[in-house]
Amino acid sequence: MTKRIGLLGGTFNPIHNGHLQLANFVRQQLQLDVMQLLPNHLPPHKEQPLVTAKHRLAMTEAAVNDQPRLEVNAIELGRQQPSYSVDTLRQLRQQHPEDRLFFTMGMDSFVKLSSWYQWQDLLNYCHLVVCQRPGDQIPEQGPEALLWQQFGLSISELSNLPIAGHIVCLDNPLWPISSTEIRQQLLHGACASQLLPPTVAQYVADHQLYQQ
Ligand SMILES: Nc1ncnc2c1ncn2[C@@H]1O[C@H](COP(=O)(O)OP(=O)(O)OP(=O)(O)O)[C@@H](O)[C@H]1O
Ligand SMILES: O=C(O)c1ccc[n+]([C@@H]2O[C@H](COP(=O)([O-])O)[C@@H](O)[C@H]2O)c1
Repeated sequence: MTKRIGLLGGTFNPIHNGHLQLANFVRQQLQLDVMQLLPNHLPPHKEQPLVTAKHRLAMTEAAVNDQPRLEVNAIELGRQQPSYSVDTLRQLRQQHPEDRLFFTMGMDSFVKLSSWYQWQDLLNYCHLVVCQRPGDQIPEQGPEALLWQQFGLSISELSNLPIAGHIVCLDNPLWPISSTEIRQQLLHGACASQLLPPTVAQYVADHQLYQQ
């Protein structure tokens, strides 16, 4: 029996309620067997996080502890080069030759997709699932617009999908939460407990993360 596997890559610095809402929304809408969260080791396009990959992995594990069908996959943590998604997807495709893979991202990521390493190969390995995020919309021109025009599907067309090759854009409610805002709050002495899963808020407090 083939599976429908969701993948959510992130820096998770720290993981927040927006990530969990995104993961669960996509899991339900696409009727996934599982949604795997993939913390990266060396984010390709971000300043390197001050908080180690080990802490970011532990927070991600703490966050999904009580979440059915959400799992952590630490596949990127063993690689010493930048955590390019195409490398991860190539590896996952080898492990799951017949399963449908759904690599999930917010619109802020999709609008910059053409800056990703070997971005034109991504759809050879997976489908892309794009969720709305405050501040960004499907581009009207440029490489991402062309990609969407060529490979975009509506949710009603999802029943008989191949294992890879399409883009689905979901009409999710907006979750106005970011790790940047949470780091700012923690730096200024707040506990950000409204924005973090309780286990993550506890981990942050126990390890005194983001206080400087
Ligand atoms: N609130 C949100 N709504 C929709 N998508 C989100 C949200 N938060 C994160 N994502 C998506 O989850 C993925 C991983 O996000 P990431 O770990 O970089 O969190 P972030 O909140 O964007 O971090 P930062 O503020 O440090 O840039 C990205 O594809 C991002 O677009
Ligand atoms: O492959 C790339 O070039 C690439 C460029 C930017 C981001 N990514 C991946 O996209 C996911 C979200 O990235 P970020 O920077 O928003 O945390 C995460 O898994 C990153 O490793 C991948």
